[in-house]
Amino acid sequence: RDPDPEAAAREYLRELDHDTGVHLNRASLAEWAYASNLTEHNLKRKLEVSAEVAAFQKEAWHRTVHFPWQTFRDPDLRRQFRKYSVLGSAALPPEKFEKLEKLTSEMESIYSTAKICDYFNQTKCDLSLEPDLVELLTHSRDANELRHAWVEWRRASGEKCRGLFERYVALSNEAAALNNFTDMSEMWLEPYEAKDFRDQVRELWEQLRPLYEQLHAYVRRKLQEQYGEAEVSRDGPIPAHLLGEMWSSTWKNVANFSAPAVAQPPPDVSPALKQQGYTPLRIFKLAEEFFISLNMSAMPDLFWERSILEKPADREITCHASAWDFYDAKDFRIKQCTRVDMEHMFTAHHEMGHIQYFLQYKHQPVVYREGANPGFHEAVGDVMSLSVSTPKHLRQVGLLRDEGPRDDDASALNYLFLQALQKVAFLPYAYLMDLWRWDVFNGSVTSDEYNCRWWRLREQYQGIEPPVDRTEEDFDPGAKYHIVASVPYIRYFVSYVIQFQFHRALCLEAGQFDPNDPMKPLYACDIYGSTAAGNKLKAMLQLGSSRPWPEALEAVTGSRRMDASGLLDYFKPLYEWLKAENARTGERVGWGPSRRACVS
Ligand SMILES: C=C(C[SeH])C(=O)N1CCC[C@H]1C(=O)O
Ligand SMILES: [Zn+2]
Repeated sequence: RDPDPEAAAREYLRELDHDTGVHLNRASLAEWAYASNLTEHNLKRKLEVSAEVAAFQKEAWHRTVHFPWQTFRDPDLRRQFRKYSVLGSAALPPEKFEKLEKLTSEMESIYSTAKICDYFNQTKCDLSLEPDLVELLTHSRDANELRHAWVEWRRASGEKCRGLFERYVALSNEAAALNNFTDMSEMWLEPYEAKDFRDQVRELWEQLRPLYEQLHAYVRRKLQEQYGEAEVSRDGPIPAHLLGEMWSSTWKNVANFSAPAVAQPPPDVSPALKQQGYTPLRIFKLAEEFFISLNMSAMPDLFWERSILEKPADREITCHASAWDFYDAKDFRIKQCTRVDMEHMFTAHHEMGHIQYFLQYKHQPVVYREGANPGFHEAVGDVMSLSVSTPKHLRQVGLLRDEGPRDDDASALNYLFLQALQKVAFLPYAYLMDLWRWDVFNGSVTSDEYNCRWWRLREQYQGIEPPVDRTEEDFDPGAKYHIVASVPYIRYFVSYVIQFQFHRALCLEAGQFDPNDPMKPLYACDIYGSTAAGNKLKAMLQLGSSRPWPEALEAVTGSRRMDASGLLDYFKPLYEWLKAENARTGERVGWGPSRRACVS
């Protein structure tokens, strides 16, 4: 019998995977050192290490592509070779590779260190995004102060990155071409392994749009009541600065004056967290406890030793929350400038969801240590939060007092409304973030129309408008972390759809949801303590990206397709209520053209 012709390839791959792990470990450590201390020295070090790793990857790539891997019989061997056959930006000549790294590092540094002046005290100019502007957008009800923060943040961040971003686009497309992609948008879509992926996403949005439009119409009326007709028109787009968040991507901060049942404001445990002396560490311990209750992994000791859970006072860091795999199957960390509030309690669960995924697939070859697709990685923590955020669970952990007789329907409606302000409001934003970038990469949007194209999409999909006129001097997309840090965003749209498919499947598994039992609605389900649910999710997480994502989806939900029915089932009671309420008040569902201009 001839020796297995693929044995040599298998041995080569084992060695390559080991060496790749060693290099990725070094790159992650250098990236962490810079992201957690934004100095010139640490940037230089990071660039040196990533240049070395790129040189290793390019050299290995030349050997990898010499194998006739497309003809291999072993499908798993083929899959690993196929993944290693995409070199990425390391395909650029070294000086261009370094230039690209410098561009994203510089944009990220501008964003992370940007400061603006206080509206009421123009000599106080040390307001940073985290926590100052986040808290201002959360609490202020002064339309002028909100407009000031909105405009000044964009002047201090996005506007300064426009030139850098243009060069980043050109170099990114050069890298994509060297990988035989038409442009970077195609390379970004590679992990979804579906030629019709953009169509799949568009169809999902079409199914979800009616729910979004009902929510938008209702919230617009509530904002008009709060701020008056001068600020908010009756049937036009919603002004972006009034939605309680810098990017108008999640609207939970308008809940306390717009909830359906005003008698009982929707659950906000921020005061309780502070009163009960929660620290960032204790918030993460609470998150860990939820995973352990599902028979999933506790955080390793190293996690608690090396994570950064609070914003340091003595140095500049990238505060945008992130979870890190150091590819040695031992070192996993979170970096988060944690605020002791409800939003960051859920962000802690979100980030710990990434760590849980790292832990569950750490035995896989390095090449498979990623989500089944990037949307899966963003969904894990949010699935936990769908249970943790229920009033029942918040009462169980002592964060919500049992305020005596509760009108269950009213409190249920308020809870669903609060959830919709986060999950439904977010969908068009997540979609347009990459609709805009795909068009920038494929050249259908040129730099002379970056900003006005952005606002056309914001109006078309989200029904929002800027608080002041815009021009092509501005670069508003650059006011968002993922744009300047080159982090794709369609992963979050995918996550917000599949997390409800996962939630529904796990709630059935946990016996917490029964479609035929009105006493067990999906939105009230809490899978806490269900090892059956935990084991089912774990089995999928352990796959990493070793199997095509429809198979991973099927392992938990029984379906191989993303579909909006999980989310639509969850919000059905609210959707019915919104339709009736908007009909009662005669709202125009949808919006007319913006009165704001964008001058190119
Ligand atoms: C928390 C993270 C780190 Se992966 C994040 O960027 N998220 C989580 C939800 C959407 C998106 C954002 O903040 O824009
Ligand atoms: Zn995430």
